[in-house]
Formats: sequence, structure tokens, C-alpha cells
Amino acid sequence: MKEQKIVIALGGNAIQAGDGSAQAQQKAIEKTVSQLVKIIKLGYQAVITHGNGPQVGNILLQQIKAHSKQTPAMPLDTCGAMSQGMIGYWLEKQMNTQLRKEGISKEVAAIVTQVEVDPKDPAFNNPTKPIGPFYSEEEVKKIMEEDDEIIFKEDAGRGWRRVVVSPKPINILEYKSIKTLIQNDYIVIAAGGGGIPVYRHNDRIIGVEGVIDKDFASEKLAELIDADILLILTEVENVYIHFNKPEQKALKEISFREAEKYMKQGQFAQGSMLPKVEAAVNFVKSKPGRKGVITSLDKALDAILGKTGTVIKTE
Ligand SMILES: Nc1ncnc2c1ncn2[C@@H]1O[C@H](COP(=O)(O)OP(=O)(O)O)[C@@H](O)[C@H]1O
Ligand SMILES: NC(=O)OP(=O)(O)O
Repeated sequence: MKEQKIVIALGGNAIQAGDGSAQAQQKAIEKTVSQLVKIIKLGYQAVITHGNGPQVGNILLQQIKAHSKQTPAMPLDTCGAMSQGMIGYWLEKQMNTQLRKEGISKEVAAIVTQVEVDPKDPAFNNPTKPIGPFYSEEEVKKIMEEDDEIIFKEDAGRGWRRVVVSPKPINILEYKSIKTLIQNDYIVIAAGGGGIPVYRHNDRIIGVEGVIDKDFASEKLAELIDADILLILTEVENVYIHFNKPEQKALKEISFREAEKYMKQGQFAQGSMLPKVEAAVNFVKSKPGRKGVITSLDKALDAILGKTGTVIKTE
């Protein structure tokens, strides 16, 4: 039987941990990779994508703080590329170690990925994507007094974070290279941090100072490489309706139409669960037989085996 292709999108808790040091994040990645290897052992061809919100925000801050004539600050698109390189390196290192331990001889490659956006996307007028650390309201006021171009928003009761524009992905420039690597049995790490946003102007490709939502970019990539499954790993085992209310109910196996009905009812929070469900629905709608699965990192294998998680299907 032909190997099934799976795009696995890693959420914040798969990488960001503890004090955010390289050591703490790599420890989290070690655990994450042990879950990924279990799926690869089942015989899936895996493409790994990941978020970068905390990391790209921190890299940007480091640029601003260290800015001088000798050490000029890099813009956000370049910070996005740095975050892809950093997380891609950590994932490659762990993958290589753990695959060898399991006697799997597959090669791993992380691809610096540019994702095309529409320069007329209305998202350019409204920054929504939270990046970097959390601040108190007082800290935010102080920062804004010094630089009124930086925008902050309150993030789901957890504190204030800088927000940047987040246009929708329309194409992935490296998807043919990614396909070629998959055909040659590579495990590919791509579209990290939603990919580096770029747009075309005449014959040029121009970087955009924004951060694409990794769930939408993962969906676009899954479509372009003709994947069978889009697996979105986050903190919760299931998607719920009436989330955090006494009548909360876990969604198990549902059709994309049912998911769309709940989306319309406003059951999923914007900026957290809604993009995941939307990405899964769009993937399932793009071709009959495709499956979108949303679950927690530690339940990834069980969800693939049909034992848990929220599975969105055609019917
Ligand atoms: N209806 C819902 N069902 C499940 N989780 C929800 C729902 N609405 C909001 N959430 C929240 O969304 C979070 C996942 O989003 P987020 O933390 O942004 O994802 P990521 O893992 O990509 O960083 C969950 O941990 C949960 O707290
Ligand atoms: N780029 C992106 O969506 O990152 P997070 O998942 O970390 O927010």
C-alpha cells in the first residue's frame, strides 16, 4: 500500500518551555520528537511544520535592544527566517538522534520556506498576531510612550503581547522542492512559523514584516503536497463546544459541515482554536477522503490510531 502523507503542525507547547532558553526549548523538542517518531514508525511520510510566535518576538526584541551602527537590527521577515533556522536545527538534531536510536534510516531536511501573501490582503490594516513575551498593562504603557508604532493587545486573559500583521498564505514558493524531498523519502521540516511572508512585485520577491498563522500555512502546504492527513497538535486532547463551560462537550468524529456549523455559532476562540478548525475544514473540503485531526501532543499517536482527538472528515 502507498505510504500516507501527513503534515504535522506543532503548537506552542511543543517548543516553548520553561525560561525560553535554548536548553529549555530543546528539552521540550526532545519530548515532541519522541511523539513524532511513533507516527513515523507506523509508516507515514511526515512533513513537520511549527509555530514561532514566542521565538520570533524574542528575536525581534534582541534586534531592537542590540541595535547599533555595528550591529544593525534585522527586520521581522528576516527574524522569521532566523526562527525557522533555529527551530529547524533543533528539530533536525533530535530527529536524527531519535530515528537512529529506533533503527530508522530516513534523512531529515529543514527548508527555509517563503510563503506568498497578497499585498492587498486587508489583514495588513489590522495587526492581530501576538508575538514575543507577555507584559503587564503598566509595562505596555511605558513601551508605547517611547515608541507609539508598536501595537499591543490583550491575549486571552494571559497578559499583553505585541501584535503584528498576519496575512493569509496563498502559495508556498518551495513546495516543489518539498515534494521532491518527500518523493525521495525525506522527513521534511517546512513552513516554520507559518513561513516567511513575501509577495511578488514584477520579477522581484519582497519580504513582508508580518507573521503568518502556522495553522493556515500548514493547511496550504498539506494541499500543495497532496497530503492525506493534516494533524494539528496543541494543548488540548479535543476540540470542544461550550469550551470551559459546565456543558462543555468534546468533539470526536465530525463532518466538515458540522464543524462549519459550530464555527458559525462562535464555538471556537479567535486566534487560538478557530484557525485550527478553519484550517482542518479547508483541508478536508479541498479533496474528498482527506482528514483533519486536532489533538494534544501526547495523544498524537492515539489520535492517528482513531482512539482519541477530534477528527474532521468529508462525511
Ligand atoms: N472550543 C475550544 N476547544 C478547545 N480549545 C479551545 C477552544 N477555544 C479556545 N481553546 C483554546 O485554544 C488553545 C489552543 O490554541 P493556541 O494555544 O493558540 O495553540 P498552539 O498550540 O498552536 O499554540 C487551547 O489550549 C485552548 O485553551
Ligand atoms: N506563526 C505562528 O502561528 O506561531 P504560533 O503558533 O507560535 O503563534
